[in-house]
Amino acid sequence: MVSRVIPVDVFDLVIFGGTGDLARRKVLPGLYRRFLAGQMPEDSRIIGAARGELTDAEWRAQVAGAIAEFVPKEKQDKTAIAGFLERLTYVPIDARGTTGWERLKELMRENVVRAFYFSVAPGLFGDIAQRLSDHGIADAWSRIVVEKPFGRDLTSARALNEVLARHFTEAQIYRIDHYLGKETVQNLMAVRFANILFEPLWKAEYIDHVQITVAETVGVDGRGAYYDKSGAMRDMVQNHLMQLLCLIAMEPPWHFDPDAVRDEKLKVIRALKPVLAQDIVRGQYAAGGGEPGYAEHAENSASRTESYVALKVAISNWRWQGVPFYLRTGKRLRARASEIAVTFKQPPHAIFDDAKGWHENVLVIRLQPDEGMHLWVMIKEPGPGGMRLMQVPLDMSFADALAEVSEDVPDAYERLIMDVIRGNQTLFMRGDEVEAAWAWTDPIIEGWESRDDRPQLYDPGSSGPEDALMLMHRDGRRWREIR
Ligand SMILES: NC(=O)C1=CN([C@@H]2O[C@H](COP(=O)(O)OP(=O)(O)OC[C@H]3O[C@@H](n4cnc5c(N)ncnc54)[C@H](OP(=O)(O)O)[C@@H]3O)[C@@H](O)[C@H]2O)C=CC1
Ligand SMILES: O=C1O[C@H](COP(=O)(O)O)[C@@H](O)[C@H](O)[C@H]1O
Repeated sequence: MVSRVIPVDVFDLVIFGGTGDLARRKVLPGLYRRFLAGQMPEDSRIIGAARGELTDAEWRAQVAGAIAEFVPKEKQDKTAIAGFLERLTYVPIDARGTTGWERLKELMRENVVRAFYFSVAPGLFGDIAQRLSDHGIADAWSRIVVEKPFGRDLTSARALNEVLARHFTEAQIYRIDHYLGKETVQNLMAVRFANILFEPLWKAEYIDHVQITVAETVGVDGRGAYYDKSGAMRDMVQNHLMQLLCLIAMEPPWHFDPDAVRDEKLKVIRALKPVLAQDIVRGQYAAGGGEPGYAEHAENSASRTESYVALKVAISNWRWQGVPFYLRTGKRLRARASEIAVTFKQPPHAIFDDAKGWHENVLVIRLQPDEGMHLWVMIKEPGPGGMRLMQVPLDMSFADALAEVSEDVPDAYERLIMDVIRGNQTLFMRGDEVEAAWAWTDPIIEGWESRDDRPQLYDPGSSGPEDALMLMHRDGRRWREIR
């Protein structure tokens, strides 16, 4: 077994919203797992900050509860948990008031990395940035981590970028998109840019179309208030699906370096054509299987917010001329399955008579749940049956490689937080990228609003609305099964 943990510098990480849902479910359990893996240097500290008047002991007890709930049992090591909890300090603080800021300042140490994680409602991002600056807490060593949603349209995203830029340089701002922290997403870049095999075929001449699917089985239970003002387009497409699209479509960056990668992603976003109304399908899950429908979850019976969206997207550049990218995402679907499927064109001339047995080559990049890559190729059906064709997958799943590594693969949040500490922005969105993504998304949403568009109802546990099937059928193509 090999340990591949890369050491990081000593750090102070302040989590604004340290008692909130995201901190409890993802950030703190993730940090514990990094501690367990030996990646948190001695003397590093985690400081929780929220309005609640808690003592250190009370916050530690809450964090212990979060670890018990959200870390797999086999990773719950009593000694390690005790050691981790000792690193935690809590400061009652009001992002909009004066409470707590002087105490936070006193706690800050010189010459260690300072990271401030804004795990609070987006309306507080500007207040926190302002107060960090006013109290002289943020110095050149400091970084801020900004959660999603980064605005709800171009205007608000611009305003937020401006507020943050008053106090921090772009090199200090880490805008999280947790999809970029997923293992397979990074593997996608390795497969594309560390092999000669794919690049010559990676263009309109050889690729028929690309499908990007992020299907969820969960509904919006408990998050209805946020989600109803957002919908799948803002919640998933503008950020996560857009990032996946960029990584598939971008030109090779000159180096695996934050700005080189982000420059190439930005070019893709700017090259996206406006989407026509007939190329978009919106859906909303109905009640079914004893579960309430979207409208009940959102506590808004008249809601027109989409919990599903499918669209056909085109990129206006040489490489992708005429290649459709079909994107879909939705809640309460048949299975939790996220994947990118790149379907190649037919060979120019068929020499085998078995036309029925023939299928296109497809590269499937599977993000979750069973991450890996499969390249579907044609072979001869084994046996004496003559020259019959069959499709088989070349399996590039990572299970074997992972078994060689002694510790678990960090989840997206763990990896991204450690990247913040290392000062590596490659997997974070730059301000201009986010704005360009909104500039493309805004007209789509404005179109729905101006037409008072109603999403089509779909059955929970299904593959989404009927019209989404038509989106591909009319082009003579089919969605891959969600499984
Ligand atoms: N939860 C999730 O799964 C995800 C969340 N996000 C984003 O993460 C952020 C946090 O979300 P989530 O954890 O769900 O939110 P919660 O409402 O669960 O938590 C909010 C946190 O902020 C604190 N807080 C609220 N007001 C103030 C204030 N004035 N000053 C200081 N602290 C304050 C709260 O504590 P107190 O009330 O005691 O002050 C609490 O700790 C949001 O931007 C959200 O969009 C992104 C992706 C997923
Ligand atoms: O950002 C979000 O992502 C989750 C899906 O993330 P995953 O890692 O579980 O695929 C989604 O449920 C949520 O609505 C959205 O805000």
